Amino acid sequence: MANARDIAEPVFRLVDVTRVFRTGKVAVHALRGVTLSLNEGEVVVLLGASGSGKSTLLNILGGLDLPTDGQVFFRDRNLTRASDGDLTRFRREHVGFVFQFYNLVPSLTARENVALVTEIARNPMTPEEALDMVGLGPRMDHFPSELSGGEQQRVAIARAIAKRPEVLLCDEPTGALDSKTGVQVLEALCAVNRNLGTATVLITHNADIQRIAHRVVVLADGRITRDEVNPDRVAPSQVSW
Ligand SMILES: Nc1ncnc2c1ncn2[C@@H]1O[C@H](COP(=O)(O)OP(=O)(O)OP(=O)(O)O)[C@@H](O)[C@H]1O
Repeated sequence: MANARDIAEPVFRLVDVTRVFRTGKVAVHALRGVTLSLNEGEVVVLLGASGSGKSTLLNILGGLDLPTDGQVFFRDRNLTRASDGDLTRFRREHVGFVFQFYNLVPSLTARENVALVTEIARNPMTPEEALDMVGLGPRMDHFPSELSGGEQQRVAIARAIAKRPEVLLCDEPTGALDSKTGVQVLEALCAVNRNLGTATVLITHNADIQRIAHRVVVLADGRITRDEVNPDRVAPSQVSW
């Protein structure tokens, strides 16, 4: 019997995407013909050696960059043909980003950092709801300097999801964290995926983290070398590095 995820709608479709960076006479082929679909509600872990094209792929999904060739669809919208203004609207309305470094405003509390987004979004949750979802309800009046690295990253996740984006794109969200705090960040990401159904793409260098994914995609030298459903998904608490 097909399970719900087998028949889920694709959120993103990439068709034969290439990205070439040209600096003077040097051309770097960061992506070489990537074809990939990402489905609603999926947690996808993206693995690959340094320089294999992971961030380039994430930037293209998030409308921060465009392919040199190939097509990128978000639902039925062709992002490859979008104007700068369309891409800005696409990012604002549909995409949450989480990076390795949290980029919080140091003079604002956790609640105020999240409110920066909720004040301008169309149908946001409250900062309190977003911070509760990542387990930071009791710390919402603390300043970033009063929070651990993992807690600051969870504020950044609350800020990214408060506008209820359909996709959450995370570039090494646990890269600066030890295993124990990193697991708490992964738990926050999984809670968001469970509660909001947010399709989540997570870049990591820690191979063990792939065990929390619904699907694992591996890049090598700009090409996909593996794209597989994970049959034995585990909770973040089972993972360590
Ligand atoms: N703006 C740019 N200009 C020139 N080359 C670039 C640019 N961005 C990325 N590249 C090159 O494209 C290739 C892929 O880079 P990318 O950052 O996507 O890899 P990655 O898998 O995310 O690496 P890492 O794990 O080290 O972050 C690399 O060779 C990189 O040097």
